[in-house]
Amino acid sequence: MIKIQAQSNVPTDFGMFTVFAFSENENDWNPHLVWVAEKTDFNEVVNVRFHSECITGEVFHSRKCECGQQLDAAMKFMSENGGMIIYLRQEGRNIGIINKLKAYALQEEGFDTVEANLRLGLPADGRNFDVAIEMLKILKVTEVNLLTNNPEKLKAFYNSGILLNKRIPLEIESNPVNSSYLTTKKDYFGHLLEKI
Ligand SMILES: Nc1nc2c(ncn2[C@@H]2O[C@H](COP(=O)(O)OP(=O)(O)OP(=O)(O)O)[C@@H](O)[C@H]2O)c(=O)[nH]1
Ligand SMILES: [Zn+2]
Repeated sequence: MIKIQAQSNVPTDFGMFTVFAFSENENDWNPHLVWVAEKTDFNEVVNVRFHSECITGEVFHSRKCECGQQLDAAMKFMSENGGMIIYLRQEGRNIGIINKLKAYALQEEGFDTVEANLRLGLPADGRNFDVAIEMLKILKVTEVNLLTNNPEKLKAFYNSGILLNKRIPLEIESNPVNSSYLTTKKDYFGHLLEKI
């Protein structure tokens, strides 16, 4: 059973957040994190972002994806409007950084983001969002607006016991490097992208 192992306030460039670390045991070095903005009112509909880890995009500013820009935009949105980011340790759509780099190497040979995973014998997307729903329940969130373009994240709320009020798009302008990656997300995964 997942539970809160620690919590603390952290001042950021986007204002003060309270951070909760969730895992089954306290020796887990990669717990899921929840970043709750100062303004958040748990009695209202809560703005929520489920964000899957991407060390290349978020820390090292890779241009292959838009994860870093989405995370920054989500932090800004939460600090202005209240809400929380559920930061899930699902690097590489849950195949891990080693496999993601192997997939990137295949992408250099011309395979797209889906084909590369499949060639490695891995699922195109190995995530599910049940753990994020569990974390919302532990935090006693009952109704959310979800910041995402991914219809699979919306599906996680069906029969979950948590109400989904609406989706809030989180679309970033493409760049020449990531435009084919975004096109694959739209065409293969059905992401709700308007700008490409
Ligand atoms: N396997 C693999 N994972 C990738 C690749 N590019 C980004 N990722 C991972 O994809 C995850 C983000 O998922 P996305 O499909 O980009 O977007 P999403 O989070 O499902 O959707 P949004 O909520 O709209 O952002 C992160 O864990 C990234 O590390 C890739 O080419 N291959
Ligand atoms: Zn990324």
